[in-house]
Amino acid sequence: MALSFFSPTIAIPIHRITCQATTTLSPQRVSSPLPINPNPSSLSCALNCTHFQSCSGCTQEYDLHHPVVIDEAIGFFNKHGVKDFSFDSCRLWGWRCRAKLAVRGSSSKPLIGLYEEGTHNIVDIPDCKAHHPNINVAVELLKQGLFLIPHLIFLQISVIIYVLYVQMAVTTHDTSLPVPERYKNGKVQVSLVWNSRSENSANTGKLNALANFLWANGGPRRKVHLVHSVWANFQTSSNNIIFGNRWRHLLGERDFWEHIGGIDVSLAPSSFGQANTRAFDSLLRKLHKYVPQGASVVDLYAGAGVIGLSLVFSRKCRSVKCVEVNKESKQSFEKTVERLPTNVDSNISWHHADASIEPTSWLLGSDVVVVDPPRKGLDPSLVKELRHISAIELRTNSSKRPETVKDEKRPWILRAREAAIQMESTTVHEENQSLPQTLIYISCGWESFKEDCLSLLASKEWHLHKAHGFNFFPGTQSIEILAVFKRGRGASTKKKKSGKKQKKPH
Ligand SMILES: C[S@@+](CC[C@H](N)C(=O)[O-])C[C@H]1O[C@@H](n2cnc3c(N)ncnc32)[C@H](O)[C@@H]1O
Repeated sequence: MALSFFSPTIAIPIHRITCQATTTLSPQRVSSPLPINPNPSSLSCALNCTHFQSCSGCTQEYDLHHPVVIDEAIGFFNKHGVKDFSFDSCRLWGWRCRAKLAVRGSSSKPLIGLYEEGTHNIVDIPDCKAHHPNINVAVELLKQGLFLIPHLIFLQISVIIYVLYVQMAVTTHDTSLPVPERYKNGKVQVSLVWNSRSENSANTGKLNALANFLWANGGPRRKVHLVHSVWANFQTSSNNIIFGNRWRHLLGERDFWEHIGGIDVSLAPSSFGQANTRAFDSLLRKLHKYVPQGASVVDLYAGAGVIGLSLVFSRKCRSVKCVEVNKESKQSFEKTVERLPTNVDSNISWHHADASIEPTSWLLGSDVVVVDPPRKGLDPSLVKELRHISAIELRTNSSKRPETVKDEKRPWILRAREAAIQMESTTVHEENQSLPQTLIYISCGWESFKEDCLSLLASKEWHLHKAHGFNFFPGTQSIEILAVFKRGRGASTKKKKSGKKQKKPH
């Protein structure tokens, strides 16, 4: 690879999306997965990536618009009463707006990419087709910086290594540009994971030199402004956890804004952010339709509260409660709230808490519960409560206002209250002690979703009302599911039951 010293080429490739479509699939239209001899239509939706097979990121080379798992999903939902499952194939290339990459190799030959499956070898992926094109340009720029400032990465095991990982996140929300220009001109927030305790460590000079290089060659003074900001994360642990607890903003804009689900959203580098910004926006717009106007919503596994706050705006929710275990997301939530339109009149709160501990305390008082758990699925204690929701409802209705509200002593509830952010509505609403009638499940883990879904259906407390798939990760085995459950057994189960009853007199 050619490395120039002071004037890196920052060309921004423009990708034409030729295979973007929203399709409604029926079981009759199931097509065969992964063709051995791909036909022309498969080729038009092919990955065409030079890193395929050596890189562990993508596993499907053809038919990116049709992930293999979709066929199974259609059959699954059809069997459980959803005949109109839809699948949005979304953007097929250049979709990844957030990437965490390992940095290894040597200063003269840096490698920035993913681990080879089952090893600690890094595969360099300069031409990744999944990345937003500007992530690849920023990776190239970083390599030039590493080349210029020696000993930042290791040559041999014995040499100290400073840069461990890099997170590249793209914001595509630049209001100074016309809307069609914004995506391809996305700017990159670069977070360097630095192998030292803090910014006071001895090697800070090198960190600053690298940050200054990125800013001087990718910042606002360049013809193409590529770098949004540079951050440092300090991580000295040698386990596989990428980020340490300490973050420092070094250069550029501190706040990172994106426009998702109809609102401006702030996302700090330490907070969870969806990798596929555009697909997430499509999912949210679909999700909004399943929430009644003025509803009370609890958003569990909420991150920075993007789902809940977008509902505050689009569905004029009476109240939205967000519950999240990562305290780093709190600040982003607060900033997003500050930018909500001034006419929003809702009780809004964010709680630093573990949704698996006493989940009923979060469900109480909401019409709709939204869950968006990590890949491993819902916590067993939450599934258990959802499976017994009628019994809990009976108990709640028969008892008066619980004493615990007055005299709370449970330490985890007190901690969650202390760390909470609360914005009160100007309208006084009667206290609501109801439990949700609608459960909206967003899943990035198909296997865990099936398990949770079957468990909920088996309880007869919930039935599947609608389901949609989104191509959040083209080229992989994963899809994102938006499933809407309603309380009770549902029309299809009831029909079968009434059919049996009619036969009884014979
Ligand atoms: C898939 S992310 C979804 C975040 C958010 N809904 C969004 O779309 O930006 C899952 C989130 O759940 C959080 N989480 C994981 N386990 C949790 C738990 N037991 N209680 C609360 N939050 C949890 C993670 O920190 C992460 O932010």
